[in-house]
Formats: sequence, C-alpha cells, structure tokens
Amino acid sequence: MSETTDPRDRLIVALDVPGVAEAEALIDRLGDAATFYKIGYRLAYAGGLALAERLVAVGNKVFLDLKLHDIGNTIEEGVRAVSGLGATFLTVHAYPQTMRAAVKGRGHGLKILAVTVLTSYDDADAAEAGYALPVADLVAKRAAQAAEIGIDGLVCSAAEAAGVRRIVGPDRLIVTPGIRPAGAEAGDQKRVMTPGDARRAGIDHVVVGRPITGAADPRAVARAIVAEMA
Ligand SMILES: O=C(O)c1cc(=O)[nH]c(=O)n1[C@@H]1O[C@H](COP(=O)(O)O)[C@@H](O)[C@H]1O
Repeated sequence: MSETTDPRDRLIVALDVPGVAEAEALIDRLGDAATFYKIGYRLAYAGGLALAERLVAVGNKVFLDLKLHDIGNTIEEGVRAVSGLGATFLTVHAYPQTMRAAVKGRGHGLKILAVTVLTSYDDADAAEAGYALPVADLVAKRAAQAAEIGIDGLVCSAAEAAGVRRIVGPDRLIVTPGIRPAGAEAGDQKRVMTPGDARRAGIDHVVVGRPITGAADPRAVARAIVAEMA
C-alpha cells in the first residue's frame, strides 16, 4: 500500500451533484475537511472539466471518473487529451484492449485506474450481464490483467481489497467506492464496507458520495470518515 502524506487524501469526495454551482457550494461547506474530489461524467458534461482545472490550480487533487471504454485508438487519443487537464486519476473499464491503450496514452503524471466490477453488481448481476465467473473471481482476473499491463491502480469494492492486494502487490493503488459509514443507507450499492474496515483491508483511497453529499453537515461526515481511517 502506498502511503499518502496527508490522511485527508485517503477520502475522495464524489461531487455527484447536477452542476458546477452545487459542486462549488459543497466544496465550500467541506472546507479543509476534504482535499481530493471526484468528478464523474454527470458533472463533467455540465462544466466539470473547467472546475477540475480550477481545483487543481488551487492545490486540490482531482479524480476524473470518465469510465472510458472504446476501441484502442479512441482510448489512447482520449486519454492523451485528458492528460493535459492536471487530474491525478482517470478511470477506464478493466478490459485488456482498453487498459493497454490507456497506458499508451497516459501522460503528465495522470494515473490510470481500471474499474474491475462495479460495486453495484453482485454475482446475479454479473451472470445477467453474461459473465460465467462470480464477482470475486472476475475482480481477481481483471486485477491480474491490469497489473500485467501496467495500470496504476484498481477500483473494486473493499470486500475484494485484500485479495487484490495479494495479486497486484504493494505499489499499485486500490481505490474503493461502495463505502458506507455504519448505519448509512446502501442505496444501489451491493458490495459495501465501512471506512475503517476498508482501511484495514489495505485500500489507498475510499470514494464517498451520497453519505457526504446528502448529509446535513457534510464537513462533519467527511472529518469522521477520515478519522475512522486514521
Ligand atoms: O469508478 C467509480 O468511482 C465507481 C466504481 C464503482 O464500482 N462503484 C461506484 O460507486 N463508483 C462511483 O463511486 C461513487 C459512489 O457514490 P456513493 O454510492 O453515493 O457513495 C459514484 O460516483 C460512483 O459512480
């Protein structure tokens, strides 16, 4: 596991809000409780890429969660274009062609994270999508392929983190959504874990959206999550 220097960096706040004004209001309310923000395609399509550049300019870290998946040439050139924005992380889906192309296009310190199996999937969902393997086995297979290809980190649920760590070794990042403080609503997430259990399982970063975006006091929730992972 690679250690981040600031414990707040372990928490990545998902800015899953409709637009830049709402994102900026949330960032203001979080204050110094958060340092690392995830911009998904909902916000990216609504001015979020310019927001990403502004956040980076004032010293924050940004995870661009664009979940790219396409033919190799389109991925390589797309990742090359994203590399100029100053983000720390970019997601692609963990398909071998896609991952190889993303590694070719990566530049300017951008790290590529491969999304193994979405945390809203359980074994029945994977079967419905045509996969013969249970989720844990599919995550393990994709983690091994990602490491072989030279991907910087994996997105998986914290439930698979210890197994993924054994496969990918200490130097690749493990980033886990599907995080719920004790008592929080799971919503559509099916593979969930608390921040403390995730940390003990060896993750580098957790991604948290609704437990923070929907909180009466987002700053207090963010601080509690960071403290739980200390
Ligand atoms: O790539 C991601 O960030 C991601 C992968 C995954 O497997 N599951 C997952 O929930 N995410 C993202 O992580 C965030 C989780 O949000 P909450 O469920 O509201 O905490 C959302 O922005 C999702 O798009």
